[in-house]
Amino acid sequence: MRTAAVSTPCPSSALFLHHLPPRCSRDPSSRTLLSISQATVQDRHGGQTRGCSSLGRSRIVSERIRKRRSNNQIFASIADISLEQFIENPSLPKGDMWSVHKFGGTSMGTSKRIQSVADIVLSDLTERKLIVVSAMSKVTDMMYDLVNKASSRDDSYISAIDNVFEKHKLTASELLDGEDLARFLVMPQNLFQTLLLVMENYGSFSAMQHGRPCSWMDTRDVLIVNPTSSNQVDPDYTESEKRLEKWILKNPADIVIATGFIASTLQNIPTTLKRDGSDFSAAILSALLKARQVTIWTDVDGVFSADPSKVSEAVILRTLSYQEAWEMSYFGANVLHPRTIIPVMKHSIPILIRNIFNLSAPGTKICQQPVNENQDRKSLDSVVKAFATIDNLALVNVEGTGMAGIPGTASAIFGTVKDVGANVIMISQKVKSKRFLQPYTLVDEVEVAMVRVVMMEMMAVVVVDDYDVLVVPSGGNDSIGDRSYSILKVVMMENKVEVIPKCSILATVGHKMASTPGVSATLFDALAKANINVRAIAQGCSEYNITVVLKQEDCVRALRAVHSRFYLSKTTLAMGIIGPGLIGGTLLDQLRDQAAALKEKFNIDLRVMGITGSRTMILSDMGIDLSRWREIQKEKAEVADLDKFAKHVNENHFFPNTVLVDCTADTNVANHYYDWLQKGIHVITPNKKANSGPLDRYLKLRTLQRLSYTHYFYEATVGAGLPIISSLQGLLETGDKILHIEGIFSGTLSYIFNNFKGTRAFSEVVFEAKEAGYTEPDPRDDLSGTDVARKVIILARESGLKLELSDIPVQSLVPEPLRACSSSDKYMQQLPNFDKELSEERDDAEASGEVLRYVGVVDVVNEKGSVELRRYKKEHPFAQLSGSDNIIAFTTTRYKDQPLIVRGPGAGAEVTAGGVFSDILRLASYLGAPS
Ligand SMILES: NC(=O)C1=CN([C@@H]2O[C@H](COP(=O)(O)OP(=O)(O)OC[C@H]3O[C@@H](n4cnc5c(N)ncnc54)[C@H](O)[C@@H]3O)[C@@H](O)[C@H]2O)C=CC1
Ligand SMILES: N[C@@H](CC=O)C(=O)O
Ligand code: NA
Repeated sequence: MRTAAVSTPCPSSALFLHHLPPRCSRDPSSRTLLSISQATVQDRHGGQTRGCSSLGRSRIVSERIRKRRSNNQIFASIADISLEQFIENPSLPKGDMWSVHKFGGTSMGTSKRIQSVADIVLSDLTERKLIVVSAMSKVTDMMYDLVNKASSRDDSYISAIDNVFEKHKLTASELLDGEDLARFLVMPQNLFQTLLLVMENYGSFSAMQHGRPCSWMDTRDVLIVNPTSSNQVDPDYTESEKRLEKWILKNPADIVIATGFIASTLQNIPTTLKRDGSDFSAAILSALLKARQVTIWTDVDGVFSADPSKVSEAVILRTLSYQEAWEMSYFGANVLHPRTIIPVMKHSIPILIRNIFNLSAPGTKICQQPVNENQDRKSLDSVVKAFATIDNLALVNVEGTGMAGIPGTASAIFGTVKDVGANVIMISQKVKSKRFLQPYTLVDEVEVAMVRVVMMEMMAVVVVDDYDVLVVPSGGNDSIGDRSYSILKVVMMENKVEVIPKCSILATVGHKMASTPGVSATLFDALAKANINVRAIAQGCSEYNITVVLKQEDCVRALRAVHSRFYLSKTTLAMGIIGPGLIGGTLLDQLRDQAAALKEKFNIDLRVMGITGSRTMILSDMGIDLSRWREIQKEKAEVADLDKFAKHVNENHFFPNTVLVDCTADTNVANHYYDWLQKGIHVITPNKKANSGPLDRYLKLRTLQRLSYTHYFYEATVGAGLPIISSLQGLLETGDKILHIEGIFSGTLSYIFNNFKGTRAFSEVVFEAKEAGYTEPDPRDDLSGTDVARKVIILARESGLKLELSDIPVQSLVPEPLRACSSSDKYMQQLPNFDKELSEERDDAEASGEVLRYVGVVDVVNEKGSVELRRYKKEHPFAQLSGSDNIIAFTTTRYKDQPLIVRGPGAGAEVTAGGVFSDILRLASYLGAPS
């Protein structure tokens, strides 16, 4: 593999030319021409540096190049066909159509990559190709650096030139050998002679190139541009077309290698197309040739639906319309420079973005009418294509009565913004009433920050009191620059100015958005559900985008929320599990077993980002491997810290929605719910402590839950997985009135009395219930009736009663002497000593054909509740239970004669964890998952 690379050291500060001449394959008979050429002419000091006009020199060089090239001219079979004929004559073989390919610096980074480019170019010779190439990667920066050095008379530019030369020499030695390399290496370190030699090489390599004619195009000969006021250039298409046609007539070839980035003015003064100009070169040349297609070869598989460094699930888009690509670029996505799209769009030439390192990827096609790649998906995700963000913005809000009806307000605002050199990215104006006008102006904060330097504390908080302006400096320094004051005054007049720094824009792009109902509703719903506050909104005039302004700290989360909602139709949920005991552990195992099916069937992506017990915790950035969570807990646990845990799960991940699942019985954990909900973290729990705790705290929590978009679900607090809470809520929400709730609410006590028969001892059955996992962490909570009382309170409050736990009279089954027991173990040990009392009561009931049942009652009509041991006839439904069954009877205005009864196992690991899991899925569906 051989390629020559030539750098052209320049004694003048102003002229730089960088050339990579042809690559020759190992087989000298099948040499390929690939040149990389880039020239920049910059002369900040009137063109005169060290005694020679750089512009003059370049013109001389150009002349010499032309002469040399025409000597070596190789004419192809199509020599006599003009450009117009190529384009217009349909009888010409398809192979006479041009396709344009642009290879960037990364593709030219090493000799190996240059070889790959050659292979790609030669892999398909069915059509004519114009290959636009950039400088080798980093060379443009090296060039800029040495130009800057030279123009500031810093002699180190000479060694900088050497570096450029060395870089190319090294590449050449890897690609060339024999005579070619020798010729390259002896090239004198003189720009002009070097260039001539390079040109000679081009000619000779062209001749040998696969039997296909190949020419090298110095685009300064054909691309003519006019400078614009904004330090950009506008292509002169008429003149360029004339010159290109002439050029092609003189240089007929199937493959043309063209320099990216450079052009000339109408006066033949070399210039550049500015940064990223090689893409622009390819676009202009495609338009001039009316090419079939232009391919931009790069190092990614195509255009992503969102920045993949922020959204791990971003996908490559198969197609984009020109408008979509333009909007994406405008809003900061690294797609193409917007100006690249304009020339090709005019002629409907598709742009293909492809990965030179992954030829199997089809890439992204940017074209007029994108084929509908989502035909099988009827949802909004095909309407919304992609998302882009811009950070470091300041939202300047100007508001006041003085603006209405007074001409020139907007002009004063924009004039001021222009004066400070800030770039306006978005504006929005709202007429509040006839007398109020409220334009928002979003400016680039980086630029404003620069202004701040000039204007001192301009960016501090601005407080307005009637007509007076008070600037409160942000940095503690209260000096106000005169200029800042006067500029502010211009804007202020009678208006109020507020600067909100650290903002970001999130743009949602899609060309069918304007014609599809529900897009903005879905967008804002996704943002609301991720608890994101929107500061300002604008819809692009093109209707291809909806733009929202948010706090910068919310931006990534917002991006993930909308991306997952629209594009992937996937509901992603970051979870933190607190208390991996019996229920928490079982839940983790159920999640492990069900996660894949949820993802596949329902598009729900659940990730456990942390698990914390009371002493240790484990955290993960992308989700804990649930097949090994117990081992990981042993190996990698750190000291538990609930605040750190909540922060990690909520902030340090790629998911927009967070839920904390409290599987403890701890009051302290429950006391955090309010704070979590306020932060937008959803809470799910089987822990009864919050809902049965102090009434004022409970009411505050439920009010917050109702007012916010955050959810708080607690189905498993009563009857474990049985639908008790949801049934009650359903009755109430549909207008039914609850009169009475009565039931066996304790799985433990149900089990005990279902099995406390014949001669069995009470303590023995209690032990079994504990072993079966029905009891509370401390079984005394069950036997004291407290657990049932909590459930009664939860249902009473749900029914609208304002009761405290202490309002419920409770009959305890804990023998008086054991109530002060220091631990549950001691209690269990001593329990057999007190079996006698309950055995007698049971025997007495049995003798009357009755059974003992521990029952809770909510008397809604009389606003009270009770918990007690009652006797029921053996035929009564409460006497028919088995295992840990709960039974709950709702008597309501609709279910008056026959109560609504829910019955089934009301305790135990699987059913309780299942109830918690089902709340998690309910949350996912509230967040947008398909139901
Ligand atoms: N077991 C059952 O059948 C049912 C249980 N529940 C409720 O489920 C919750 C859990 O019960 P179980 O799993 O049976 O209890 P458990 O005792 O097996 O598990 C509780 C876990 O929470 C941990 N923990 C305690 N305080 C903590 C803290 N501050 N931070 C982090 N972790 C802490 C403990 O170390 C333990 O691992 C309780 O609130 C219970 O009332 C609800 C319905 C049925
Ligand atoms: N210990 C409780 C568990 C459910 O809340 C019970 O026995 O019902
Ligand atoms: Na339940």
